[in-house]
Amino acid sequence: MFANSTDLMAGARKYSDALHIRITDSSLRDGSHHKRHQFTEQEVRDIVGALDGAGVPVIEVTHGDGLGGSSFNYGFSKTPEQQLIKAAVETATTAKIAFLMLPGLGVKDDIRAAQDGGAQICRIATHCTEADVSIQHFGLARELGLETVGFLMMSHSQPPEVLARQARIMADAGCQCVYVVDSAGALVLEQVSDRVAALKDELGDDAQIGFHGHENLDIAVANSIAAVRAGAQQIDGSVRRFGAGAGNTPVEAFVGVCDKLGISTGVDFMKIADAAQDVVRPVMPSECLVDRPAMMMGYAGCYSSFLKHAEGHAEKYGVSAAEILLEAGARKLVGGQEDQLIDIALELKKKQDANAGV
Ligand SMILES: CC[C@H](O)CC(=O)C(=O)O
Ligand SMILES: [Mn+2]
Repeated sequence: MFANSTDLMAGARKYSDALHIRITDSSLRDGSHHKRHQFTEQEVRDIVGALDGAGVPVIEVTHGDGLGGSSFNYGFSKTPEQQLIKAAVETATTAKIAFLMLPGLGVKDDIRAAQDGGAQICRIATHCTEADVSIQHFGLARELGLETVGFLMMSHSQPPEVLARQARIMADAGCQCVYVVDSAGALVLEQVSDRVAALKDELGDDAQIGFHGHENLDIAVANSIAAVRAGAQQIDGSVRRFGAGAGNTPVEAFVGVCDKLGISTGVDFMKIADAAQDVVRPVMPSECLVDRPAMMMGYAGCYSSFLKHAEGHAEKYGVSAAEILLEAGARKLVGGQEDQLIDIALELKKKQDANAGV
């Protein structure tokens, strides 16, 4: 059994009068989906410099699908992710650099390489019913002296008590903070706080709780506040929402809301607002929008990174991307099953042709 999360609370004590939470910016990892994994080293340096200057304490840098994600299936990175991690580490003055890995896509040597490159926080993501595949990776990360975070992806698809049992598996394996991950942007207010509260009841002081939101139903900031009020100590966001699909909780707006509610983040609102406008936006290929397909994805509870695939198949087969996503949500598809979107598109086309008498 590993030490509890007391060491992670050290940073919180200096803000003892106020509720303090730690923000992790994911724009250089979740935003990689939106950028089709085409970050350059200079873009990483620019964004890390701006976020670090604004006081963002943790910055995640990896291929959108985590270490080892650069592939034919998930999209090749323009720049090797280990090179981007090193560039981020060299640029940051106070921020810690985190990386994500999905067991099976990445392997243990990828974790070792990221640690050699100077990353300090290892985030392991599994589908929210498969926490046991993360056990050996948390063990290795702790042996290497890395701080650990666990991601229970697609948390909307399971009730609080199931998530809590999965969180226990991660915590016992050495995970110091388990995240409720709203991959599809499908959770709404109490659905977030109920899940966070269940994890808190289960884990007590054994691990912190985090929340990772997506903006599909336009309430990621409110959901993140609900998470904090239910006891989450770590919150993810992406400056300018730069993330998969509709994007993530916008860090700059979240910091502003926290300031108004007396929740301390250590991030300077004016500086992060400038970073969002002047540094991050120019790197984004387009704004992350709550458009019809993105909203459908949240409504249907469908995986965030499916959006670009669904749009591509919709265009190719002349069917509706929104309908592809609704069907994918109904089938409860998970990350890794992107190929099934093609089947759905073909079935929709068949129906469409039959209706038109083709
Ligand atoms: C494929 C990994 C995924 O993008 C992790 C994540 O950010 C999420 O599930 O929301
Ligand atoms: Mn995400």
